[in-house]
Amino acid sequence: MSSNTITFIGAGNMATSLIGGLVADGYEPKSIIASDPDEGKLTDLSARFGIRQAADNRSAIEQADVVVLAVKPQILEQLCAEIRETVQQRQPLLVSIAAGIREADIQRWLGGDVTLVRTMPNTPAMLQSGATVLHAGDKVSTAQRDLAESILRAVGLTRWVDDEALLDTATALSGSGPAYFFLVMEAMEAAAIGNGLPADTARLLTIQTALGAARMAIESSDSPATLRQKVTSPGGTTERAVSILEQGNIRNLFEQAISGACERSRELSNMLGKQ
Ligand SMILES: NC(=O)C1=CN([C@@H]2O[C@H](COP(=O)(O)OP(=O)(O)OC[C@H]3O[C@@H](n4cnc5c(N)ncnc54)[C@H](O)[C@@H]3O)[C@@H](O)[C@H]2O)C=CC1
Ligand SMILES: O=C(O)[C@@H]1CCC=N1
Repeated sequence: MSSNTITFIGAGNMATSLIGGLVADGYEPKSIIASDPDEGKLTDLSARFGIRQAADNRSAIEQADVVVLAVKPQILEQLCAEIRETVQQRQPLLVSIAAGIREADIQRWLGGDVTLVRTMPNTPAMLQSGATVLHAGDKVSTAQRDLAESILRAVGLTRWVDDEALLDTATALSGSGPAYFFLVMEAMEAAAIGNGLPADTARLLTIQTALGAARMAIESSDSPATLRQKVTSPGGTTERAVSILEQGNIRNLFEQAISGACERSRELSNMLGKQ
């Protein structure tokens, strides 16, 4: 993988996380190129990670073996019109990270017959703790699948899905998921401050507890439900707290939230991908 030049079109939050994770994993910074109309972001990325900046999207693609499409879904069609000719000439492996934009639409916008892997990463990729779901159509060779996977595996866990529609669910679960945990942290921290803890202590205890719980969940053979039961002494404090959360219907709220995010991903597909 190390000899491949990877170009990022769009140097925003998610591209920064992926680049940071790749460089931390030992990927040669000079084999990574970023292109973005915001020159400040490019300068910042070069200074932080030693990667190369491109003058424009086309020249960035002309040097690339792999092109990561890392712009907002709303501007992907316009971007594809701009890069279509260069992509058709160069024929790099394309990796889209855009939420909700179907392969068929990207193919149409780029003039067809391009090699594309759709993925849904998440921002913990920055710390090589990402979770990425990938989908490839029939025309993508095993070697190209392996290449796409090797890039995302450098920044965390990878899983393939055969059904492209399941990317909507992955987007709602792991793509957006870090935000749900941050929201829970915000709420726990505020409640602890409300109950008298100094703000810095409340924040540290919240974050360390989240980290410890996540590590236990990943390293233990017990399920999250069993791990929760092991914290919950009969008649104790956890039982009271968990019962209040259950009465507030926390499970139903998560069901609604994740279904809502899935629905939004499908809406983006239908709204932005319409012919
Ligand atoms: N932020 C996240 O947690 C995740 C985001 N994604 C997907 O990643 C993509 C990017 O999202 P973010 O990084 O959050 O957005 P962002 O807004 O931080 O980054 C997008 C970047 O694209 C640049 N850009 C705009 N027009 C451009 C053009 N014509 N050519 C090149 N670059 C251009 C912008 O200047 C900006 O730096 C989206 O499609 C999103 O669905 C996927 C997984 C997680
Ligand atoms: O909120 C979004 O639309 C993007 C996709 C997953 C995470 N951020």
